[in-house]
Amino acid sequence: MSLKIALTKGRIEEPVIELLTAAGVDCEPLKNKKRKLIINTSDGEYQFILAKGPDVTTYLNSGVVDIGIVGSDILTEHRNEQYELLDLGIGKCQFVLASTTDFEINKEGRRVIGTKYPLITQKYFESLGQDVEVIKIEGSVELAPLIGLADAIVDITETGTTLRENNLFVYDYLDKVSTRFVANRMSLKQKAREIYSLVDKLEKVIKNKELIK
Ligand SMILES: Nc1ncnc2c1ncn2[C@@H]1O[C@H](COP(=O)(O)OP(=O)(O)OP(=O)(O)O)[C@@H](O)[C@H]1O
Ligand SMILES: O=P(O)(O)OC[C@H]1O[C@H](OP(=O)(O)OP(=O)(O)O)[C@H](O)[C@@H]1O
Repeated sequence: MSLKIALTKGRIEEPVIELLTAAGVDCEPLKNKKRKLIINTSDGEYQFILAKGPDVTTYLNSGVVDIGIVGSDILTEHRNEQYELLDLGIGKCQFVLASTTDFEINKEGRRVIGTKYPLITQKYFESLGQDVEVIKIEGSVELAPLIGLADAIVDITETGTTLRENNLFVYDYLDKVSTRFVANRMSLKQKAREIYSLVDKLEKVIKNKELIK
């Protein structure tokens, strides 16, 4: 029985493939996939499904895949009832509250916050005891305070380049983010041997990487 793995498309794809290759998974078909979305390894051990992060959680929760490889940002924002087995230590970034120089974090009045992550943003401001209006934005979130749509943004940053180049400043640091290896609850019972065998191999690779650092 092959393991079905939903892998988040985009920036974490390459480092995940590197990690899986180091763990002994035959990733050649994945590297040569072109526009294919379902890729089987030649040994028949794994089937990879390439999807957007939020859809990875949908597939996991519905049980159509055994494993999801997805950012903790997505797991926090979307419903996730499955088992997080590993932190892969890649796709590292952090949530921040950012805005232009004139933003005041504790000002009176209801502020407008732009974000791709409305739930995380709402919870953050609730924890501060502040009532804000949250506007969902799909991308280039940094635009929101610059063009007058929002007073500030909650977004992820890695190098800080996007914030810097758009003259935005960090007003607070929220949760750190990294890529997680998550298993569907049923699969963990039905395919325990296959899943834990892959987890063991990945764990060794991650530990070695940390030792080399
Ligand atoms: N700047 C970043 N640095 C490191 N990891 C990031 C960064 N931005 C996002 N990530 C992580 O990578 C995952 C995938 O992000 P990616 O930008 O590839 O997809 P996306 O958010 O769907 O954007 P797009 O619509 O541009 O494809 C995110 O869920 C997050 O965990
Ligand atoms: O700190 P940095 O290294 O500059 O990275 C931060 C940027 O990366 C992400 O955007 P992404 O590239 O996914 O584009 P998008 O906002 O259009 O989705 C994030 O939303 C920031 O805009």
